[in-house]
Amino acid sequence: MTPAAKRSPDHLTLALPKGRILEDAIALLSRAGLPLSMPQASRALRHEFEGVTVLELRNQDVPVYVDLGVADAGIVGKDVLIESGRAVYEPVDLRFAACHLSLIRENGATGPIHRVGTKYPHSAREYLNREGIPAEIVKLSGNIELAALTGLADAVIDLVQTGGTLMANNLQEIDILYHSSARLIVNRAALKLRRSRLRPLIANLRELVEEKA
Ligand SMILES: Nc1ncnc2c1ncn2[C@@H]1O[C@H](COP(=O)(O)OP(=O)(O)OP(=O)(O)O)[C@@H](O)[C@H]1O
Ligand SMILES: O=P(O)(O)OC[C@H]1O[C@H](OP(=O)(O)OP(=O)(O)O)[C@H](O)[C@@H]1O
Repeated sequence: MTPAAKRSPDHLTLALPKGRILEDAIALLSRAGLPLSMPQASRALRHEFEGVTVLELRNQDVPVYVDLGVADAGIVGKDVLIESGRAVYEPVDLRFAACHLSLIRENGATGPIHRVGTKYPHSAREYLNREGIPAEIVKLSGNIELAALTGLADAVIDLVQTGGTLMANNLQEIDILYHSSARLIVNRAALKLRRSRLRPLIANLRELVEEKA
């Protein structure tokens, strides 16, 4: 039996990432009718609400929990979803956490790109192959732009939103790989099993994001 099948069809388990997405995700899901509130600062990782359990995860783990059916649905950035390669159902673009994944170099850098630093090795590989750039990829975990500033890499592939980080560090955006925003993702088996909970949630979220557009 899959993990999803063991739980009551009336109960929803949601995978949400801690970090910048959590607060907006909880607010939007509440407006869509779920009885959620922001988890209190504590070491608890699983939060129980009426008919809903929230699992608080790292971004990269949200598609894994949803794809494997431990969570019925989740919210995650499109960037993380693409990078995960997980073929989960993605019914709603929630439109917040908008940013783009870009190729970035120091201002004025023109030499060949031999090495690229990034938190997104799969997206980077796909892009570099497509562009015919035979560069080595170095997987990093944070403050990616430092790799270009220190000479660890000739370029980095990282997220840009306001451009403030680029400005503050004398960097320029060379190319955009893709645009990203937060998405609702749903486990395909759960969509059937928990239709009565998930269908209204999807419809309400669609309505809310359309309202704002
Ligand atoms: N500057 C930004 N502006 C808007 N959205 C962003 C920005 N940076 C990241 N995002 C989006 O928000 C998501 C979560 O970002 P967050 O900064 O919380 O992750 P993180 O702390 O880097 O991830 P982790 O530590 O789990 O690897 C990203 O996957 C992306 O979709
Ligand atoms: O264009 P901006 O508005 O400056 O936003 C872009 C920055 O935001 C993200 O970093 P974050 O603050 O999440 O830190 P991280 O590098 O540790 O992920 C991203 O990695 C960029 O560095």
